[in-house]
Parts: sequence; structure tokens; C-alpha cells
Amino acid sequence: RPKGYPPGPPTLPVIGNLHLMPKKKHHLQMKKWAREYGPVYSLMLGTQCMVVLSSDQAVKDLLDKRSNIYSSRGDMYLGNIASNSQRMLLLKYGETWRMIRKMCHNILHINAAKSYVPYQDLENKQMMAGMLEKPDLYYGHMRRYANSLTSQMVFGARTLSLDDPKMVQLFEYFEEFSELLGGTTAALLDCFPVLRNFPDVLVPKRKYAKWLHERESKLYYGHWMTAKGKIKNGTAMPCFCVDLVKGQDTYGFPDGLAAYTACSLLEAGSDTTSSTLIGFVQAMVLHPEVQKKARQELDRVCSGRLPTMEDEPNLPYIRGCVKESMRWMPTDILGVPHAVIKDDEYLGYKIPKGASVMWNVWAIHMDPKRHPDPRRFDPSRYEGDNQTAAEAASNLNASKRDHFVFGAGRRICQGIHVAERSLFLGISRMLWGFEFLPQKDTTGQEVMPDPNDLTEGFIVVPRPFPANIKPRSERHAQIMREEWEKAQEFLNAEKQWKKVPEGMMFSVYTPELGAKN
Ligand code: HEM
Repeated sequence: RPKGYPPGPPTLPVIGNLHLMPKKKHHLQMKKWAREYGPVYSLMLGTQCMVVLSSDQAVKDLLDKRSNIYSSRGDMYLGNIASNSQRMLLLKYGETWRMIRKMCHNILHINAAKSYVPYQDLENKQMMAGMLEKPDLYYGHMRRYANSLTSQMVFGARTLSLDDPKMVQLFEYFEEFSELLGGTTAALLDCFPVLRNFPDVLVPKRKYAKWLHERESKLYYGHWMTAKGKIKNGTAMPCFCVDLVKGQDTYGFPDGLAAYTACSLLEAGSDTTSSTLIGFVQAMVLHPEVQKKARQELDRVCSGRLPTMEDEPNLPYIRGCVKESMRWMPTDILGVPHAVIKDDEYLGYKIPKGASVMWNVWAIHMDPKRHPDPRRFDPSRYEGDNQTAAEAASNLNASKRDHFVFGAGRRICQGIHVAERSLFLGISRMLWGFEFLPQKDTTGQEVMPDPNDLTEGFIVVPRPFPANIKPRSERHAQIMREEWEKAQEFLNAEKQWKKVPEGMMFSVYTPELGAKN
């Protein structure tokens, strides 16, 4: 470790700390090192330096306050092969990223996000009705909920069923991509660029990454070209792809980049939101006392009807459940490392240009000084915190930030306002309508899920676990069915929206004007 770098575990020549990197459950080791080496430590991965920030203050000081130099991404060699260097999440800080970020802002800023509530409301009602019919498929219902909402916003078309092949593929491909990116070979190729000169036979994961890209781009192109065709001939529903078609006319970027941009949003909106809801279900099975308290609040504020977004200010405990779900089971458990583009100094340490900078979500969320008894799911820890996630993220007092799953600085999640609303509606209504109990095995013993049993990769989710999900009463079940029945009045025979609800802020494309749009 060069002199002056933040401290860290002892290194070996050439490989640095690579031999110490765990094969699985990286987050546990990253937290252990934080205890040993403090809130700012470094790992030498070959010649590459990774700085790990494990306190709220360090994240605030570097990723937020110095975001002009801490907002790039590292090389991510395999990730970029699998994405043909077009996946927004991995783009380096520069012109292309800025252009895409600006287009995404058009459909994801706070007022746009507020206007999508009718979409969220309807998808949520289908999810609730689905959970009544087939509660064991709760994984699928939550995935469809998040995916259909995003698909409607991005492509102007809903995802109707749990086994929609394109949705199933999206989740499957993303899971494989996430595993590839979080794996040892990806790290090795990033740490030792010389290995990239080896042929595919010696680096089979590169061949695999190319194959992932081929498979994925077929799916992405399909989505994009269908939407683009409809926009150009005037038959599309208003949606984000209109901005992309216009952007293509203005900036002239290729279909590949447009397809990846649209589908990056679809992927960003689908996986994280549904994984958070799945984590919430697990928390409820493990913490029945939270369900009880939540229902007291819900029954006081919205007895006899489903909660709506208007109820949010009057449901502080439910808001706490939303925040606690993201803290207790953070899907991006170690964040998505930023990269610094200039030499810097912090607390007397040198931070070299090009270093990856990880914000150690798990260690910060499980810090008992920030969150006493951190493995307990306790929404009341957010009592009196009326901040939205975006307000909390920009609070100058780092200790007042609620959680770190949405990232930081200029790279912060642009879907933060949409996600928060999807989670509020999902969580409040599930608690209103259902009870979450442990399943029993054949001997009548309760089977408790293991909250440490997570998938591997840079985005994680609890591995499938049994849960006994049943309506709180026949009256609750009837209301949920009626609500879904009523919501379908907005849909046509193909179960797609008849028209866009009032107040949504999509751009307009006039086919006759072509490039003059
Ligand atoms: C619970 C749900 C979600 C979580 C936990 C989440 C998490 C994240 C994280 C960790 C990042 C990277 C932040 C950073 O590098 O500092 C990110 C970026 C982003 N997310 Fe989300 N996200 C969620 C939902 C959504 C939704 C619903 C959308 C859109 C519909 C979305 C769109 C984006 C976009 C466009 C970026 C920016 C990528 C960039 O600049 O590189 N996200 N998100």
C-alpha cells in the first residue's frame, strides 16, 4: 500500500489484498474491516486502490460535497463487455452520461413522479388481487408490480402477467449480470489489466459476458424498436421513449445506446423495488409485532378502504416501515462504487485519481451507534423523521440521513421519488389487507426464514422463503377484489390503458414533423 493511503489489511507483493477478498457475502467482511481500520480504509486490489467509506460523514464529505470529482465509475471491464459500454449505471462521468441523465430527469423529477401515482395505484391493485388468488407467488406479484409500472412509464405498455416472457428474461438476465459483476473474475480483470490480453479460452468469463450481451441486446432492441416504431407512426402511448426518439434526432446517438438507456430504466425500476418489497415481507414474517402496530395506525386512518398517497402524512409508522425496509435489507448492499477523477486528500489520507470509492451500505446501516440493535426491524427508529428520501439524502447533517440505498452525489438514484411512492403504496396496502405468518412444515413446526440467506451479486434479494400470506378478513379480501375490478375500467380489451391519466408530463412527438419535433 503506497504511503499515505487510508489504512487497510496488510498487503502481499503484486496482489495486494486480493487473496483476502471473500468469495461470498462480501458485505460481512467489508463491515469487519471497517471495525478494524475505521470509517475510511483502503484495499489494494492488484495495482488498483479501492477506498471504502463506512460512515455517514465520510459519504457526505466525499460523494456528496465533492461530487464534482467523485461521480465517475471504475473500468468494470466485464460489466462493460456485457453491456457493450452502454449501460447507464456503468458509464463514466462525461458527455454521454450527462446527456442520458438529462433525458431521464425529464420523466423522473419530483413533479413527474407525483403524476405517475394513477399508474402505481392500478398496478398495486392488480398485485393485491394476485396475492389473494395465488399468495405463494408473492415474488412474482411484486416483480410484475414494479416491472409493469416502469414498462408503462418507459414504453407506454403494461406487463400483464407474472409469466410474461420478456419480464422473466429481464429479471433472469439482470441476476446473471449482477453475479458476473460481483464475481472474482470481474475483480481480477479490473485489478490486472494485463490479463485482458489473454485469449477467451483462458478467460471464459469474457466469452460468457459477450454472450450475455448478445442475448440481452436482442431483448433490449426488441423493446426499443417496437416502441420507436409506434412513436414514429403515431400509435404509441406517451412515454419516456418519446424523449429518446427526439434525443436521437437531436444528438444522433445509435439505436444500441437508446435501447440500453430505455432498458436500463426498466431494469433499475424493476429489480430494486421488488427486491425491497420481498425483503419487507420477510421482515414481517419475522416481526409480527410490527404488523400489529402498523395495523393499529392503518385502522385509525383508513378503516374500511385502501390507503392512498394522500394518507402518507398521517401514517408516520408506515413511513417508518418504508425507510426501515430499505435500511434492514438494502438491495444494493455495498452500493455501486463511484470513481474519483482527480488526486484528492481526506482526513490527511491520499486518495489517488482513479480509485474506486465504495460506500459501505451494510456497515453504515448496521452501525449500532446510528441504529441501536441494528438487526431488529424497528420502524419507530424513524419517529419524528418527516423527510422524504431525497430530502434526507441532501440533509447537510449526515447523521440525519435515513439510509443509503439510493446512493449519493451526482450519481444519486434518479428513480428515488418514484421508488418511494411505489414502496409506500406497496407496504401500506399489504399491511392493510394481509397477514404475514411463517409457514408450517409437515410436523406443524413454524419455518422461520433466515434473513442472512441472500442471493450473491452487486444487487441482492432474500432467496425464496416460505410465507403464509392471507387476507386479514373476508371484508378486506372483498374490498381488494372490488378495487381491482373498478381499476380495470381504465383499461381496454387488451388490458392496456385506454388513455394516459390527466396531468402526466410526457413529451409529445408529432410524426408529420419528423426531425423538427
Ligand atoms: C428501491 C428502489 C431503488 C433502489 C434501491 C435504487 C438504487 C439505486 C442506486 C444505488 C443507484 C446508483 C447510485 C450511485 O451510484 O450513487 C441508482 C441509480 C439510478 N437509478 Fe435507482 N434505485 C431504485 C429504484 C429506481 C427506479 C424506480 C428507477 C426508475 C424508474 C431508478 C432509476 C435509476 C437511475 C436512472 C439511476 C442513475 C444511474 C446513473 O446516473 O448512473 N431507480 N439507483
